[in-house]
Amino acid sequence: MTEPHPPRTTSKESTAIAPYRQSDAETDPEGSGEDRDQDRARAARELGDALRALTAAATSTEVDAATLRKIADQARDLTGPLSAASRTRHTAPSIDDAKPGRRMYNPAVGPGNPIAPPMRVEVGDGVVVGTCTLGLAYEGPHSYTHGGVSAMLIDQILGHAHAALGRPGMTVALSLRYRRPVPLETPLRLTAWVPEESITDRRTGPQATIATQDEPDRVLVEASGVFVVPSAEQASRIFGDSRLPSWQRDRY
Ligand SMILES: CCCCCCCCCCCCCCCC(=O)SCCNC(=O)CCNC(=O)[C@H](O)C(C)(C)COP(=O)(O)OP(=O)(O)OC[C@H]1O[C@@H](n2cnc3c(N)ncnc32)[C@H](O)[C@@H]1OP(=O)(O)O
Repeated sequence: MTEPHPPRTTSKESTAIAPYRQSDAETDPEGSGEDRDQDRARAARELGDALRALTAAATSTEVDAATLRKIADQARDLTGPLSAASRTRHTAPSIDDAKPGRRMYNPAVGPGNPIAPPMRVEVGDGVVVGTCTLGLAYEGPHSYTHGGVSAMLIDQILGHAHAALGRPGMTVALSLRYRRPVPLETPLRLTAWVPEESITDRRTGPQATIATQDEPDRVLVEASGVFVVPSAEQASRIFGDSRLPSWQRDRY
């Protein structure tokens, strides 16, 4: 059976992806220059890292019940101070930043979100590459990645490939083929690209694969998606006119 492969270099099929580096924002939340709250962004990343370590410990521990209950009490005590100032679902995080495209709490790439691995994304010349290593918190079949987690990472990397053409869009269709199990605790490489023939005014059909970094040509998961840039009317209906900051409304 033929393995699906992304273009290795800029090719006729993929030149529409501009070689800009949207990913720096996702992976370097401190940003630079005009960042309005660099220290808070750094602190949010530190908290994300600490909670990821806690989650990793909590999903691999074999300590006794008394210890589990003691830790649960301590963890509950942490929630109060964090909730002293909160946003709602209609308000963007104050440390998100449009200019570098930073989404601090995105569940796939946001360094401040403890459920994000987080995947690092590099936008190259015609190909978008994501890297991450998944721990036991992401386990589906014993010692392998949950299929829904693979789908989330795929959706994200496909979205970056679509967005690299200029305008972020929304997934309207996603299709995955799980060829081989995706191992935990193994550096992974996700690759996405947009075939030129799949591009219309509002829509693209990006494709992606998951492989290990050691064997990038051995495809574990292959996927294709359809991404649509919502019309102004659709964006207004979905996101509203006033509750999100203008930079976020303007992204669609
Ligand atoms: C410079 C920038 C830097 C940015 C730097 C940051 C990067 C940032 C990366 C973010 C990466 C996030 C990646 C996660 C992305 C999500 O997770 S998005 C969340 C999941 N998706 C959703 O919730 C979408 C829900 N769907 C909807 O709300 C509606 O379907 C939409 C999107 C408003 C579209 O409305 P609709 O009425 O369904 O579609 P409609 O307008 O009739 O058709 C639109 C086009 O899509 C086509 N279409 C619709 N459905 C399908 C389908 N199932 N199959 C094929 N085609 C279809 C139609 O044929 C039509 O095509 P055209 O005829 O225009 O060529």
